[in-house]
Amino acid sequence: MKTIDDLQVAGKRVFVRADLNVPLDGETITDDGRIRAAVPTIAKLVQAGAKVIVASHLGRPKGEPDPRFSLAPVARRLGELLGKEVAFAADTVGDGARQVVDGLADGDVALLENLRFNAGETSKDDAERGAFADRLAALADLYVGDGFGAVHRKHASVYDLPARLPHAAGDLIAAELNVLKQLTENVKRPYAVVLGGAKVSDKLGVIGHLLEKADRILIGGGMAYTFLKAQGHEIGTSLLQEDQIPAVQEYLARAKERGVEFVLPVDVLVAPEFPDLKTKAPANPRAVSVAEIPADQQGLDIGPETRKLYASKLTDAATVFWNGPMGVFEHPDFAEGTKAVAQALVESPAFTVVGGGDSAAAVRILGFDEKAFGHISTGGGASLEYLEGKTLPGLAALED
Ligand SMILES: Nc1ncnc2c1ncn2[C@@H]1O[C@H](COP(=O)(O)OP(=O)(O)O)[C@@H](O)[C@H]1O
Ligand SMILES: O=C(OP(=O)(O)O)[C@H](O)COP(=O)(O)O
Repeated sequence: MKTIDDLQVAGKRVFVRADLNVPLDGETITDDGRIRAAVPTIAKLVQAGAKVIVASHLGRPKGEPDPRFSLAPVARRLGELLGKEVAFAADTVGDGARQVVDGLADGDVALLENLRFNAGETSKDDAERGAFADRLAALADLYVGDGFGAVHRKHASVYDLPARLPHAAGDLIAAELNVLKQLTENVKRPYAVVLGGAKVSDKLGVIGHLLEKADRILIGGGMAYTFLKAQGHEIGTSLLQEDQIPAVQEYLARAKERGVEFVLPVDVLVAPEFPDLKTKAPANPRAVSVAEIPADQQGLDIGPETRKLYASKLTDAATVFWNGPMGVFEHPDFAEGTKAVAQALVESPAFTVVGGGDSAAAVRILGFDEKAFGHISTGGGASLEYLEGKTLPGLAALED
């Protein structure tokens, strides 16, 4: 894989595919970690006299413009962090983008609007994705892939565009791979993996692989309820991936056979409704045993007994990989589970890696010092699929 140093970038239009998918509360960025992580590569290109065109997705809009997912607030924050103006293009490949790119002088930076405002970005149809990649390619001379959090996506800007332009990996991707490699070679045992979050269908699949690698798997967050249901518990209105129940039962059986310790919640915090993350109005949660989840309530965090159990399972591990918050940490009533896991990692002598946009944001928002962890990765799904040994489209596309 080439790096930026292998490219002649001075005077060239360089397209940087970053992952600036940050959590927003309206137009307020609640955690700018992914923007900060993108800065070194962009600053290096500025320094080298490139015309830098940054592009990213944000959230999951439906292939058309949606102001709730605009990258405009991100352009402002990126400008502050770089200490220079970032021209914001109000579209991705249209007149707005072309005008902004044409106006760039050497060392200038532009940010395009959300790539996912175009259906071609995420299309499963190769021709549709390719046509969008052709339009992106027309904007630039060179391509730098640096959006580690999105390298597991076979999307136009991640996979098809680098095939159309001379390309290299940015510094963030290089740094992420450097650390994650340590979890694929000679991992120190006991090796514990903690999985939670809400992207359940995306992430359940990696458990099959983790059963071959990890000594202990702890499940929390929205992921836990499909397991509890598979064990015969009623889960009320909690997040459920019904079609995955047979797969989950197979994982539980295989874990037993292989002697992998599978740890599931023994109690959870429930409430009648998903909490209001804007007003943060009290949600009046109740701690119940997993055998007693009421039919009209949903599980939104692990309970106090589970917090203690999970902490005890993490403190004597030698390596821990964690992706996915234990609860809806954005609301203070459901943040304690995520806090307890973060605290256990901070206190553990283990080599600890936290991965994922929301997991990394949670650690910082809840007030933990980033330096207390071995590594905080910008990618959740991406790091999980990397650890799984899968070929990641966005990395394969950067190979020579
Ligand atoms: N029990 C739950 N029910 C619904 N959502 C949950 C639950 N637990 C955690 N979440 C949500 O999961 C989201 C993060 O999930 P995900 O995107 O998979 O993590 P990451 O970005 O770290 O990879 C958070 O916004 C959090 O509110
Ligand atoms: O937030 C992301 O992934 P993550 O939640 O697994 O860390 C990436 O920006 C990818 O976003 P996507 O899962 O909508 O493709």
